[in-house]
Amino acid sequence: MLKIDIKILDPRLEKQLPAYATPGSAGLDLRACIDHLMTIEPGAAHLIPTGIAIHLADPGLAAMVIPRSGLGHKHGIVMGNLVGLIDSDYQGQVFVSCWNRGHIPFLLNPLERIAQLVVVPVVQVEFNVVADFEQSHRGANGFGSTGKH
Ligand SMILES: O=c1ccn([C@H]2C[C@H](O)[C@@H](COP(=O)(O)OP(=O)(O)OP(=O)(O)O)O2)c(=O)[nH]1
Repeated sequence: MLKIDIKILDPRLEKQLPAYATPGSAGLDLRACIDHLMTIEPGAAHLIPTGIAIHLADPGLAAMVIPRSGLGHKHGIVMGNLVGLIDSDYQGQVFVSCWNRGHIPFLLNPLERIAQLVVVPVVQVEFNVVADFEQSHRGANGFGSTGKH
């Protein structure tokens, strides 16, 4: 198993530490490290601190901040940037852009789980500039070119 350095910046999270090591869970739950109940109005996005910092260190890794399915589906709380990308050299606090894409205000409680973080491999590539590609079956067809069925 890969070991990733993590800093707990908000002491209130010390109690939650076991949640960062749940076997079989793909995502690390990210909590809203806010001091007071806050309202996210429909259409609004707020940058929420999570109280943690990670340092992936390896350029072959990245982390993605993605919605929790229940919050996203039932309450319309997703990421304002759709997916947050954490670079391998980033060492600052992880923030979550919480966007209420729903129609009613959402009440966010301190330490509530608002998103999840997954570590993913990133293939390091070098782009080779060419005038023409070797022909492929699809060519430049896309955006529904194969029809619906
Ligand atoms: O949801 C997110 C997205 C990004 N970040 C942090 C980690 C990431 O490494 C850094 C920069 O993100 P990105 O490169 O996507 O931001 P940018 O808008 O292109 O800014 P920059 O000029 O800082 O790269 O911000 C977060 O904490 N949460």
